[in-house]
Amino acid sequence: MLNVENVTMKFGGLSAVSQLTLDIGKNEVVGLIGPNGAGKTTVFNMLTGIYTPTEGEIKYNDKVINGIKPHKISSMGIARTFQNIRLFSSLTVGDNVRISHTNKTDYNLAEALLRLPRFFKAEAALDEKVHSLLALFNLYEKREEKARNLSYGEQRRLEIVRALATDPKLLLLDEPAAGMNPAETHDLMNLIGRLRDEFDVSILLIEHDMKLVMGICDRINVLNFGKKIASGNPYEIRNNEEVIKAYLGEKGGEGTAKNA
Ligand SMILES: Nc1ncnc2c1ncn2[C@@H]1O[C@H](COP(=O)(O)OP(=O)(O)OP(=O)(O)O)[C@@H](O)[C@H]1O
Repeated sequence: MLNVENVTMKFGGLSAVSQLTLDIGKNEVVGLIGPNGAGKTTVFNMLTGIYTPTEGEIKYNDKVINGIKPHKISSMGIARTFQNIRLFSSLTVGDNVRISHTNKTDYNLAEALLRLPRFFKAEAALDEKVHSLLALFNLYEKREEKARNLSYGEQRRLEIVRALATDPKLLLLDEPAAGMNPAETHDLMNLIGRLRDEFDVSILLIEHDMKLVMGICDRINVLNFGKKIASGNPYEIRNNEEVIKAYLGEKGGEGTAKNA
C-alpha cells in the first residue's frame, strides 16, 4: 500500500530524515519509534504532503505522491492525527466529526438550499455514521459537548474519530496515547486493533508508550537522528542492542522508553 523509498528531508543543513525506506501492507499496523527529534513527525509531514521530500519517492498504491497537496492526499485515503491536538475547540464533538466528512457529502448546494430529498437522505446517513463512530470511541454521550470540555484522553480519541470520518485506507497516528492514563491506553490498544479489523485500514503509529507499541504492532521501524537503525517484529526490536542503547534502555518494552 505504501512504499517509502530512500526518502530524505533536509531543513537547511540538517537532515531530519535520511535515506528512509519503509513499507506498509494492507491491514498492517506498523510502528515508527525513536527518541525525540529522530524525525518521526517529519515522516508524517512528508506522507501527508505538508513537506515535499528533498530526495526519494513516496508511493501510495503504486502512485508517486511526493509534492501532492495535503487535501488531495487526504482524498486519496491517507488521514492523520496530530501530536498536538488540533480540534475545533468551540464546536461540539459531533460537529468536529461532521466537518471532516463534508467533502464527501452526496448532494450539491442547490439540493441543500432547496432542502431536496437527497439532502435529507445524505444528512441522515451522515448522522448515522458520525453517531456510530462516536459510539465506538465511547464519545456518543458527549456528542453535544464542546470539544474543549472533553478530558485529554477523550480529545485524543475524538481526533482519531475525525480522521476516520474521511474514510481513510491508511491512518497515521501521532502519539495517540500521549497524556492518557494506563486504563485509557489499554482501551486505546483494543480500539486500534478493532480499527484494523472493522475499518479495513492500515495504521502507521508513532508512540512512546512501549506497551502499546509492542502490544499492537505487526512490525516496528526505529529511527535515530533521521536514520532507520532497525526494523522487525516487536520481539526483534525489544532485543536489538542498538535500539536498546539508542532508545529503549535496559528495560526495553516496559512502559515509556528512556529517551522519550
Ligand atoms: N520545519 C522545520 N524546520 C527546521 N527543522 C525542522 C523542521 N521540522 C522538524 N525539524 C527538525 O527535524 C528534526 C526531526 O524533528 P521531528 O519533529 O520530525 O522529530 P520527532 O521524532 O517527531 O520528535 P518528537 O518525538 O519530539 O516528536 C528535529 O531536529 C527538528 O528540530
